[in-house]
Amino acid sequence: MDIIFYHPTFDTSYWIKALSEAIPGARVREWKRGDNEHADYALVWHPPVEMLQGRNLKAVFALGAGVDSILSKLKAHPEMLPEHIPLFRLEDTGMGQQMQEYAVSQVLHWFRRFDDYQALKQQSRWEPLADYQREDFTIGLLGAGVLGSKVAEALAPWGFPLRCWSRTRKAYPGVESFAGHDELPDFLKGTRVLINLLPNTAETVGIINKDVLNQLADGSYLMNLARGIHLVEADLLSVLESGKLKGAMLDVYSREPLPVESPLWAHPRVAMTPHVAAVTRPAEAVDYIARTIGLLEQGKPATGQVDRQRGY
Ligand SMILES: NC(=O)C1=CN([C@@H]2O[C@H](COP(=O)(O)OP(=O)(O)OC[C@H]3O[C@@H](n4cnc5c(N)ncnc54)[C@H](O)[C@@H]3O)[C@@H](O)[C@H]2O)C=CC1
Ligand SMILES: O=C(O)C(=O)CO
Repeated sequence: MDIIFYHPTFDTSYWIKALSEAIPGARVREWKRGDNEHADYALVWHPPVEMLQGRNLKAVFALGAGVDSILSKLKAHPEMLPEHIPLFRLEDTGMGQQMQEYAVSQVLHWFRRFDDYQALKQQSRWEPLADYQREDFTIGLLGAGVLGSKVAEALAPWGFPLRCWSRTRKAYPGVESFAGHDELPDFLKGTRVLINLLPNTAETVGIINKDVLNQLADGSYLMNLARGIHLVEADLLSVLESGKLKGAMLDVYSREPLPVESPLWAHPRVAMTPHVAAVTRPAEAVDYIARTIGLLEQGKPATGQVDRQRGY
């Protein structure tokens, strides 16, 4: 079995060694321009068109959870990957735990008013504040798939009311489920912390806008862990200014790296990380890919296949 690998920044030699060890009989090679030799599987991130085009592959694996960039490339170059060749993405593979760490630590930071105490410290003010109550701290997850459900699972023991919004209804224990466009207003009403874990699709672009943010509880918070394109950054700034929104924690941006002139950098109530909420963990990813290739080789069903029409 021949496997080609392309990632613009990963340590390719690590991946080639780990994949060769994990998949018995596999010949794994780094794909380089001009390589038109036979391949059964391709493992990719931001692949050049010529890497995939015209190959009779059994499957392609995206080396991340979000497939928006490869799907938009496929839209522009449909010849790159015919519809009958399945595209898989990474499901969790260690990203769930990273999202849990990120979300739980930030929710607790806001709940214990560390943002307010930090602001008071800047003014050398000793001022105990009223506690927030759990029942007033409803957490709403936009997107309740692999990562959203892991975040809900990690927040559950902390006793906050939990709800999620997704395309189809979910039955996660202790999580109130809202589904579809019609139920979005009810989901937003009373949500104090909005955590975004939606995929980037035609339906979700710009979904976190003024209209949505203004439907949240007063003094609410936003955590954007999915994609920058979900959030209208100018709307975020105006809703922060109005006082409706108390703070935001952003991991992803409309442009990455975020340009130095962005007003987000200097905003005192916007905290930021540089798209690191959850990164691909090589060992877990290799394990998942090896297992999935094993299933495909046996003609068995495997999870993680992207629905190209749905867009995620
Ligand atoms: N910031 C970071 O470091 C990372 C960000 N991500 C982002 O997180 C996203 C989510 O990942 P997973 O949980 O693995 O995806 P998933 O496909 O398992 O879950 C997606 C969820 O969104 C819901 N959804 C999709 N379209 C919808 C719509 N139009 N209306 C309502 N709900 C809708 C689905 O029903 C599902 O619950 C990825 O697509 C990626 O963009 C992923 C990994 C790291
Ligand atoms: O896997 C993804 O989609 C990511 O955003 C990784 O950072």
